[in-house]
Amino acid sequence: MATNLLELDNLNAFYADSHVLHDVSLALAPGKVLALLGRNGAGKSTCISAIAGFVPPRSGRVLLAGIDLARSTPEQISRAGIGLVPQGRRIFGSLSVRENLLVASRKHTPAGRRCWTCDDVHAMFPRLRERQHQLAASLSGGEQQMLAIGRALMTNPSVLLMDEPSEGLAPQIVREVGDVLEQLKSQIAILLVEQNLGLAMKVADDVVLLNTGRVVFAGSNADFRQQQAQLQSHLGIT
Ligand SMILES: Nc1ncnc2c1ncn2[C@@H]1O[C@H](COP(=O)(O)OP(=O)(O)OP(=O)(O)O)[C@@H](O)[C@H]1O
Repeated sequence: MATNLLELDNLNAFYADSHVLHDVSLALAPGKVLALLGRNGAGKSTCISAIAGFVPPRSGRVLLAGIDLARSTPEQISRAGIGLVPQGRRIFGSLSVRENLLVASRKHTPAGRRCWTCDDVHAMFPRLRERQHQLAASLSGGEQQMLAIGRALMTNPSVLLMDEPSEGLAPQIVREVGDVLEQLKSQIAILLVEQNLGLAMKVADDVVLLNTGRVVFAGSNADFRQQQAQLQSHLGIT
């Protein structure tokens, strides 16, 4: 069995006194996509924020290749190899497409991690090459999503956290996002939060289902499909 690249070990996270993640554990192996599912408010985005260091966990471990990052800053976590594609894209609208990529670019990356250039991102997303001198704000929603993914890749991650990449996109663009995830997964491990169950199940190798901040299912894509009828009440998605 492949060694896990990212592991959450009994993670607990709070907003002030509000206990949102309860002993969340999960494991993501290299070259795999893990879909993190659950209804609105289940704690998926909090989980992503806890891994990325924006909501520091109060207890538990966030292990990247065996090193605990639970008490590291977002900058340290990014440099360690965890890239983030945030919910709502959060691209810099007043910068050009190319500038959005360059601000994320890393000069020094440890051996063993792929170093992404603008050309590499353009090869994956040819429309970003065509629009590289346009302001990012002028891109369509789908193009902005591609830019958000490209910007995260420019940090040379070994793990990509993606928070609802299909949100607000037309079905054709959602399919394109799915194709991109299929291409990326051979090179990188992906933790995917997704409300679009069709997309999640198309690309995911494994599934973790949260309900009120607790893991209620963890298993393979096939096991999830088999138990989906019983798990439906935890999903709240189509
Ligand atoms: N900044 C915050 N301050 C206080 N409570 C928050 C904050 N952000 C989220 N919460 C609460 O934490 C819980 C988990 O929210 P979270 O956004 O992680 O869920 P989610 O599964 O990502 O939901 P969605 O699919 O709607 O994005 C919810 O009860 C939410 O109201």
